[in-house]
Amino acid sequence: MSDASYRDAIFSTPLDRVARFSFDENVVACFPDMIRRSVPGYGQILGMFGLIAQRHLRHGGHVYDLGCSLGAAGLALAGALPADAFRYTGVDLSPAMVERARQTFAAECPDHALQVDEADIRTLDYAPSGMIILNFTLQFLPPEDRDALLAKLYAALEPGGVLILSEKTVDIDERDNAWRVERYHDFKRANGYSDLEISQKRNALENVLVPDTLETHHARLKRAGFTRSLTWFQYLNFASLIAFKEA
Ligand SMILES: Nc1ncnc2c1ncn2[C@@H]1O[C@H](C[S@+](CC[C@H]([NH3+])C(=O)[O-])CC(=O)[O-])[C@@H](O)[C@H]1O
Ligand SMILES: O=C(O)C(=O)Cc1ccccc1
Repeated sequence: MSDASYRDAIFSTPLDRVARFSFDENVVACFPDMIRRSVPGYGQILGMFGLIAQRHLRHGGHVYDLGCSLGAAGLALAGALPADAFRYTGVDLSPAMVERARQTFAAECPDHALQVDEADIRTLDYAPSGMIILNFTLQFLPPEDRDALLAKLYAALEPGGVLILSEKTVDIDERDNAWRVERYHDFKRANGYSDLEISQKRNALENVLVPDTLETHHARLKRAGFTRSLTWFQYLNFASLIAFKEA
């Protein structure tokens, strides 16, 4: 497969029937462009991972990046921390993503031993870890599978460990929700997406990306065992939370 990166034009032509969104080869080829133009705050969130690891991960501690896609979080950590400061396992279910992530790590940071596994994060056997990242991944799991995964991750985290959960969100209040969604569509338009692309992608994500409210996320983290969680980043209908396992 080519390692070229393209501009996202997946939904740019009219489609009779818009297929469900999937992380296939076509999406992989334009994924860096797609996620940067579609996720408000994506770069700022990644930029904090190294700083959070410096504060919360012991030297040589382990990091899981679940639904790692092309390994952006691994690259961010490798750019911020020396090779012996952390061990990293990225996990993704999409073979096309895993292949590209491995290629990227080999080319961009050969001195860091960054591992990528092709697996379903719902059924993986987790080793003890100090920092677990779910950067825009939980939203793609069926809602009924989310509690069980978080309980597994809480069990895998070492005392003093942290879970980072970034998600697209919805508001309970209809008017607040509509305002955020409309301004999000303005954000996408300002980033070069047409009305057709915005509406066709919205249809493709229906029942594929199922967002929760921030309140649901915090309540779920509590049910999983976390006594403390906070929203550390929010930009329109996108947010990132951190949850702490007591030391
Ligand atoms: N059950 C599953 N098991 C493993 N992987 C899965 C599963 N379901 C979905 N995925 C994977 O989760 C990823 C979600 S993208 C994450 C961005 C990345 N974190 C980033 O920091 O760039 C988010 C987005 O595109 O908005 C895809 O690569 C899926 O294959
Ligand atoms: O583009 C959207 O509408 C989103 O919600 C963000 C997104 C980004 C990349 C893949 C799927 C969804």
